[in-house]
Amino acid sequence: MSESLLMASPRVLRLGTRRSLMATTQSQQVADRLTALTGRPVELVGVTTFGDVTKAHLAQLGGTGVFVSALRDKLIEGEIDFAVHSLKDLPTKPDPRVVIAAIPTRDDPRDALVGPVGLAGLRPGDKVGTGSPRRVAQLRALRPDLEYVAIRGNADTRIGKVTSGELRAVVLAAAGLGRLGRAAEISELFEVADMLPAPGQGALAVECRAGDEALIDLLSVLDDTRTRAAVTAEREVLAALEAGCSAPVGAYASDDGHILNLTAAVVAFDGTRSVRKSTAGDPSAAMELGRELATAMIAEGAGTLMGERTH
Ligand SMILES: NCc1[nH]cc(CCC(=O)O)c1CC(=O)O
Repeated sequence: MSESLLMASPRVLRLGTRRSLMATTQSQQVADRLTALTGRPVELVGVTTFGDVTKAHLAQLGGTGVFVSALRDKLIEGEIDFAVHSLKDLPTKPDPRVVIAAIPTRDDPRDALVGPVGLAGLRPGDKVGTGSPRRVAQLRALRPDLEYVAIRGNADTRIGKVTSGELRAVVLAAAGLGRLGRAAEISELFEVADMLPAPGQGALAVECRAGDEALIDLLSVLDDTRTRAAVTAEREVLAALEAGCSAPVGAYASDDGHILNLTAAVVAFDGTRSVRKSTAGDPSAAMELGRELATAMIAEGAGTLMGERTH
């Protein structure tokens, strides 16, 4: 091989991203970290997804997978080399064409209230915006006297409804607010004991083509073993419950390097009843822990609570 080939600078990796501020921010963070750790240059490639252009409510679209499929299509077409997704937006059903090469260390998994006061400071009848049945159900359990309003749109749009006075407060993921530089507007962080986050909330998934071994190997430097174990358990609960992203299912796991603790809940839409269970075990058995917990929840009526299920 000639000297010039050996010396040639490595090809710039193309990181496909949705065009939203949150997506480009988290993609840029991953790009910068990969370059810092490996020396490989990375360029962001903006991709418009159906979920970004449609005005329909997400729950009517059959899930947040709409954000994911356009990026996967670009991967398969070879237009991009890898993509960064919010893990909680990834369908639990694996896509054999791609692999999750890395799950970086998770940001704050908690849900957050944005408004003038914390939850206890809100007045009966105050309007609180959230698009998530999981959040509404758990909020109703904490404050049945508030009015919950379905909203969608990016964080800017949602927070704008508080600023304009249309809503008194909105509930969003703390991680997203942090990535947008808006953490200062949080008036309350919900402890996971009071409000179980969505499975995978606060974590990212770095995805590339299955079989792209050199890139899978390169991206693995971004992986955090404990985060991967925790979110694997959380997502397995969701998968085993056969629930989608719009189901009122919360799950949170933490792995201290020795023990994985997992709690999950299915909450009735009106917040009055729930099936909530916890388990703990070896982090290497994350998937089994999640599956067993889901089975135990189904035995206690989780399927009925979710609606039509009769397992
Ligand atoms: N479904 C939209 C979405 N996907 C990921 C996040 C936040 C960041 C994260 O959870 O990683 C959000 C916004 C929100 O729930 O407030």
